[in-house]
Amino acid sequence: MMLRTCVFAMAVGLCIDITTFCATGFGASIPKTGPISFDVFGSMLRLWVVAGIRLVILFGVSLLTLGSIKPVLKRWLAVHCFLAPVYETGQLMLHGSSPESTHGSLGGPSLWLLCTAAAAAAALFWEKTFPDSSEESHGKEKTQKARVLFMRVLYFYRPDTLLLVGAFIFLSLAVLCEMFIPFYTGKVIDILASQYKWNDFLTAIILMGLYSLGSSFSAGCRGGLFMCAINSFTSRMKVELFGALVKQEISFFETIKTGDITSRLSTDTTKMARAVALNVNVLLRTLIKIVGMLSLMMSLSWKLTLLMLMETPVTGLLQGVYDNYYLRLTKEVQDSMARANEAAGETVAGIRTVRSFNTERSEASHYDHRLMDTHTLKTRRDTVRAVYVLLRRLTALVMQVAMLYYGRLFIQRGQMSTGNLVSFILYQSNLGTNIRTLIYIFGDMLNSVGAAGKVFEYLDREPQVSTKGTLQPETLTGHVHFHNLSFSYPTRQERKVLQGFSLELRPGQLTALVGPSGGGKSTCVSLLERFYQPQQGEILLDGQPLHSYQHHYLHRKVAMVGQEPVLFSGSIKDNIAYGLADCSLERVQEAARRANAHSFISQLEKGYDTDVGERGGQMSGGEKQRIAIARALIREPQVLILDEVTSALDTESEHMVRGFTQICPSQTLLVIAHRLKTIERADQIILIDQGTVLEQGTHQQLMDRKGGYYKLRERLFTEDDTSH
Ligand SMILES: Nc1ncnc2c1ncn2[C@@H]1O[C@H](COP(=O)(O)OP(=O)(O)OP(=O)(O)O)[C@@H](O)[C@H]1O
Repeated sequence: MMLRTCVFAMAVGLCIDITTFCATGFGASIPKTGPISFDVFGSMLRLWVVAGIRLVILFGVSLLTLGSIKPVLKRWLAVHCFLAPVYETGQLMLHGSSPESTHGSLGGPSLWLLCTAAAAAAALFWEKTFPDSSEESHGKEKTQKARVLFMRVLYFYRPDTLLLVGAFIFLSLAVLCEMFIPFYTGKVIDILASQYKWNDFLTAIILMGLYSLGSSFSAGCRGGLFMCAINSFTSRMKVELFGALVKQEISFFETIKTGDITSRLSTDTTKMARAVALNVNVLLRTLIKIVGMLSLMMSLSWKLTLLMLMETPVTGLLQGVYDNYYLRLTKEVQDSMARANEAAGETVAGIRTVRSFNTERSEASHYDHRLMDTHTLKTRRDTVRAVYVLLRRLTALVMQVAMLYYGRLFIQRGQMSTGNLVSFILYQSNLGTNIRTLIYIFGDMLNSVGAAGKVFEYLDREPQVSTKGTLQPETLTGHVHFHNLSFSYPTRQERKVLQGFSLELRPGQLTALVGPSGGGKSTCVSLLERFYQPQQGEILLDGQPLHSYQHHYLHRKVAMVGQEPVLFSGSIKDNIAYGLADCSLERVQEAARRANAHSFISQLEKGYDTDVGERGGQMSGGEKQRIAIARALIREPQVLILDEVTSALDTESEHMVRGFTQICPSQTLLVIAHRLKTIERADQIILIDQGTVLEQGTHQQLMDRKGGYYKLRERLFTEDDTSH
């Protein structure tokens, strides 16, 4: 019932509209020939007024029937009502009268139908390209965010203000000079076409030369200054970002892929630098050019200028649609290339595993598949580009033909000279390019600002494990107390790794953590190193919470040798003295002696200057661990943690670990060991399983108890025996 009323009311509305349209004589009321007269203007005015009245009627009917008018309907009604007067006015302006051929044999109803169909097509096209609804508000938000980000990038450019100001001055000069070249080209043609005056010709040629020279010189200076600003901004940004990244807590690096971080550092910082310097450069240059050229073109022929401007919405729409598709496809291509590179990188990094499992062929075909994906995406992207170029060229061609047609008409009527037409056409082709650039640059700027958003996201991120403690007592005994800890890893919050965990580590004592794999031993160490923050309970160091200690102080006093010690490329000396400025060779050697590393280092050809290779690749597992122990000992820590350190050491070094109590008599020693033999003499042994302390005592006490420790030991010894 409701729908029927609506359809009926809309039909009535359209009937009223078509009647008004025909009654006012659209397409018949304007004199077809003759100069523009008062009558013509009167008729024009009537057409516009009638269009307004029709719009009000149609709006009224729509409101009454539908209750509210959707934006798409509003656009359609507006175009539907105003298309005819716009068309008539355009014709009038170009021809000075409404030529007979304008509507041909089209009568009132046919013209009305044509306008309706054209308006519907335009509204549909608009709706498809720039949809409204929820996306509209999202788009607004995005633009607003982009603006804020853009201002922040600009703010970071402060140190390069001088360079940028210089660049903008040269930019304006270059554009201004460039703009006058077509103007003087036209002038020269006019001089040549008329009665030739040598002086005029020479002046025009000299001026043209000067403008060309000025434009080239300024463009060169502008480019140089902009590049300087971009490079200095990028380096500054990279340093800041890197500083912010290394401050983040460990779980941050577990959740974010390394590729993401490196791409922020390398690609996004450069992109955001370009967002301001290059894009603003192009934007300003294009804007100045467009305004300048438009005013020069208006002075040459305002009618042709209006005609030419009709191309802009078409180009804009075309560019908008293309940018959307092209950017999306480009991103897909980049992702797919990253996947292919990742596959190649993984294979090369794990070449030993690949060789031993004989998977060279399957890895190659895996890489091939990834490359094929990239290839398909690239082909699609290039096809989109080809279609776009074709359409763009076609639009430009149509405009060029129209321009030449009307140009000839105006020259015949004496409304412009041949030189003017040449200048105009030179400007027109240039203007088209500039308008396209302007539209593209807006999109690109949003994109670059998007990259800035990602960089700022990391830059603003507050590490979840704070490093803002201030405590730095002169003396520290190293008494550690794990107090009722509960912890789960941020990446696996549902699984409790430690639960109600309490433990005391005393200075001058060796404490050993033992237990089945996955029990939570390394987790205790990670918490003591403040890699993570426990969800419940706290760790006290000399009675003070761990987080209240100053970051550098804490990591000097609590040193650790991890399960897989990481060395950095550089000499052995640099690795041992890692993080300590001005550390003498004697100190390094002393630490190496205590770590039982001196003898093997001395046997190396370059001694302490031997390069350890990337990630210590040129050292054996045991050598790496001894260097890592020396690196820890040189800091003279009060709490020393050795995580699984015995696993890669030879028997001699195992003795050294057992002798740690002599090397560090007053320090707190914490050892995680699988070879239970090495910790028999420990002052206390803690058996950990499923995140809780199961047993605690000396070796003898635990053996007498015949509990978990006893069984673990039995099992390990049986395994050892069977393996021999
Ligand atoms: N970074 C991490 N993110 C999520 N879960 C982790 C992480 N590190 C360890 N775990 C999990 O926490 C539990 C305890 O691990 P932990 O490394 O502390 O055990 P462990 O007793 O040291 O074992 P092992 O003797 O094999 O080294 C395991 O189940 C492990 O899978």
